[in-house]
Amino acid sequence: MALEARGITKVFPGTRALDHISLTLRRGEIHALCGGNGCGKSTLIKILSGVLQADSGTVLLNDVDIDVTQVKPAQVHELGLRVVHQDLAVFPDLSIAENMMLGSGYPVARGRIQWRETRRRAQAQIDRFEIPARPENLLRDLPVGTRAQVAIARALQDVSENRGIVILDEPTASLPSHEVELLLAAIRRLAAQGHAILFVSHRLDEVLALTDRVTVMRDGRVVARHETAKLNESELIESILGRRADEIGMRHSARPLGNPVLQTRGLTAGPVTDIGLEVRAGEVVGIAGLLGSGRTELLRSICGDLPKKSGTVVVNGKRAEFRRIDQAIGAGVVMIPEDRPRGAVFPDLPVNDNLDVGVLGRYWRWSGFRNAAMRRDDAELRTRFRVKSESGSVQMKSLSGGNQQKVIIARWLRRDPVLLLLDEPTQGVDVGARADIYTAVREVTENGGAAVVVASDLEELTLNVDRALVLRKGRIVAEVTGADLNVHRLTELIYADDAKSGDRDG
Ligand SMILES: Nc1ncnc2c1ncn2[C@@H]1O[C@H](COP(=O)(O)OP(=O)(O)OP(=O)(O)O)[C@@H](O)[C@H]1O
Repeated sequence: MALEARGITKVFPGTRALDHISLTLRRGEIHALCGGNGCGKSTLIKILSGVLQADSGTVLLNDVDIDVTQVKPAQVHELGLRVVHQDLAVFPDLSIAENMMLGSGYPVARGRIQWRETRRRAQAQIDRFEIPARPENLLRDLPVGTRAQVAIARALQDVSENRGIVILDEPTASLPSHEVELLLAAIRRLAAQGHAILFVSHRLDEVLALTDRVTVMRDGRVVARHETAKLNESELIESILGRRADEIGMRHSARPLGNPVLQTRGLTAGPVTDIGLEVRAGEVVGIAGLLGSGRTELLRSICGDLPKKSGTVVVNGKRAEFRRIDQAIGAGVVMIPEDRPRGAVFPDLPVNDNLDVGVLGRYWRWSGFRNAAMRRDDAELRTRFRVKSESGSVQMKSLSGGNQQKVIIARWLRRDPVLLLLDEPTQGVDVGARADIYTAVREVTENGGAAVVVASDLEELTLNVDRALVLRKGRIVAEVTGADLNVHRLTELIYADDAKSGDRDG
């Protein structure tokens, strides 16, 4: 056994986050930890990694007994445990090479940092993990998916064979399928070398494809343990949600489409080149493409967050010359960004205040501010999106990652947008909430709105959009609908001339 945890319990004011959790991890095993948003996965990981102390319980790490009520990160690090958290903990203003060396220590000779050696070592990790970037690239200039790859490479760079206990907390949350495959292959190699891997993911296809065993948590308890080989997807979904899997179906448009809500002609901005796009009322259009293909920039250029070089954007028949994002919001065009911590969350404010951003004006009447009505609406939204929080007045940062994402989505959907631009909307979100989010998107489109969704998870895309466009090097190179709208076909199109050009990211 690499890890044996027994009876781990942790209570926060008002929440029993962990209630007698037991978990074992064998050498050479890839073990999935699954569960809905807020079930306690992150809390357990924090305790195992010594960042947070448990109230009670025991942990053996490589046969060494740890006092979980006093444990510190240095102690578990020493025993070979490594974690990559979903917030990545990379330094955005430093280069890849510097981020790597902050994990392992800089090479120094005669009191000086050896920059050439620093770059060489970073390049070796970049090659090993096939990261589409160079050692000198700053992390903030990279897409979130690439940052995740750097974080993983940094954590694993000094883990020696047969000793590591590696906890990967949603490592693939924003990676496109091609990158995911490479990463999963790397994880399999680590397990084959005798490391023990705890793989935490909401992507159930990866859990099924990669892992040997699955432990499922719900409301702070272990509710099931499975041998992955004997498990299918619906059993896993039911185990996680405690409700039937067939509630989570396909959501395609049932009605004929209406007038165009969004039209672009010759739209050129940043890497995005000559985009002609038409999205009609009632329609959800997906954008598929590799990291760096211009997916995010396309959304940003539509809502005025990225200056246009040329071309036109028309919303509901009117020329839209958005130069700032607030002008777009005023016209009912809402973009929900990929990078939640940077763009959309107020961590120290209450959950309700995070929901209320931008709608306060609605609650003013001649008689005064209708606080009770606003709070009622907040409560209704929290219920509808199944936001797991003790109340609306707790700080946003006390919510689990997935629940924060649900709050952001709810915030923007309550403004009745006409055009929704969603960048990786289900990052860190559990299988049930993913369905809730797309149902809410469908409500917008059924009411005459339209949506454009960027998602790396191609299965999610095919299940939820009516039509998908494939972006390569800033250009739309294909469109798929109907029977062609499947993962296999999209993958083919995304990588179509990749092998020939050898240029993955454009
Ligand atoms: N510092 C804290 N103070 C109060 N409550 C907390 C704190 N941290 C976590 N919680 C609560 O503990 C519960 C478990 O949260 P945790 O972050 O472990 O969930 P999770 O399973 O990792 O969810 P997700 O999949 O959304 O990341 C939640 O109800 C959360 O609101």
